[in-house]
Amino acid sequence: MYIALVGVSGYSGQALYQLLLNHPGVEGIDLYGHLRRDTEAEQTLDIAALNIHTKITAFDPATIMAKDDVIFFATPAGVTSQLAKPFIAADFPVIDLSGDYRLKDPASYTKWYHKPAAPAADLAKATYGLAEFENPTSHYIANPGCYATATILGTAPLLQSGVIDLDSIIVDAKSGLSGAGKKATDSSHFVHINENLQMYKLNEHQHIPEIVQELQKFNSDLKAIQFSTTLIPVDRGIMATIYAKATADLTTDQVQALYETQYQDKPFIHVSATEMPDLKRVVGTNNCDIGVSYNPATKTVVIVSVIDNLLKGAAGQAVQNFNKLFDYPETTALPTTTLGF
Ligand SMILES: NC(=O)C1=CN([C@@H]2O[C@H](COP(=O)(O)OP(=O)(O)OC[C@H]3O[C@@H](n4cnc5c(N)ncnc54)[C@H](OP(=O)(O)O)[C@@H]3O)[C@@H](O)[C@H]2O)C=CC1
Ligand SMILES: CC(=O)N[C@@H](CCC(=O)OP(=O)(O)O)C(=O)O
Repeated sequence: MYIALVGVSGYSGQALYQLLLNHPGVEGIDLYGHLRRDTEAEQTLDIAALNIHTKITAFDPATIMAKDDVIFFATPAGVTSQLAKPFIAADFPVIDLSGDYRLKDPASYTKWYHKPAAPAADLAKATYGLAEFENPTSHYIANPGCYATATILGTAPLLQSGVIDLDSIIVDAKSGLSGAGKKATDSSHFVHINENLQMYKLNEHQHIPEIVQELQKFNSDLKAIQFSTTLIPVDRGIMATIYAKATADLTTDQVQALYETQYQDKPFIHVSATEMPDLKRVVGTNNCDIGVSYNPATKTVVIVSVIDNLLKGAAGQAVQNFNKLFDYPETTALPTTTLGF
């Protein structure tokens, strides 16, 4: 298959390019982007550390639809919906890493992303691509957000089994800096990030409505969650620590059994009750490792869900969705082992 990729000069675009280069079903990858000089027809992208020295050509939907079989957008929210329109109109396969088509309600998108939303009719054509739970039902895959992936995978079994008080869910999520993309800001300055922790977007994070929308598929009575995000001084990795009150007495073994049953056929999900996962177990992989525990003294279930934000949280899950959309084995070209330290 021939792939079009927009956004290869960004963090998740680079991760995606590397995965696709090793995919046995991929015959060629055409890179498209916005060129910095209008007078040039193409630019060369040189990323020495990744041994990427290749051409980026100007984004042109007609060329892409004639030459390629599917397009991946690793472009910012607000940009993607502008670029994607002709592909949606033509029902051309799209895998979109941005948040532009995840929320079904345009008013909710505008409220949380502070940008104009895509038309509701286009939003309705997108399949939310949390690969462990959804099979593609359309040609437009809205790849989930990184925090949303860790949180939904960590919470869904509790909602499905009805063992927790729906009003009691608290998620304390932490992310490495690559989650914010490559653009430097005052808050991403080394002096600010190094040896520091910084909570941000408290009660205003754009993944809150995405998480609630998707968790309502497991229990439609869920109204809200308490969700907070903290920047931590690591390159990549997300840890979501989830707390919820049990409605009746439980044991850690019972909670573990819920998760093991839910994820028994899911190759990227690993459940443990004896050891809480840390970031280094998943960085460099498409895995989501989940630690489960129950505290009878406070009747609180504690779940720890960790992913690599650039892989399971972005490019890896995008390839997982590509595999599902085009009937390759789900694990094709996706790493499952860490560097091991
Ligand atoms: N980083 C992460 O962990 C995750 C990111 N995402 C989402 O994936 C998308 C990409 O994120 P990330 O890689 O972090 O972002 P980066 O900021 O690192 O990269 C953005 C990319 O988009 C390109 N771009 C920007 N504007 C345009 C445009 N108008 N036309 C064409 N290309 C454009 C940039 O090109 P140029 O270099 O030329 O400016 C760059 O290649 C975002 O929507 C993000 O929310 C989702 C989950 C996790
Ligand atoms: C560390 C950091 O800043 N992370 C970003 C996640 C970006 C992202 O994944 O954005 P969408 O999923 O909404 O496209 C943030 O919290 O906004």
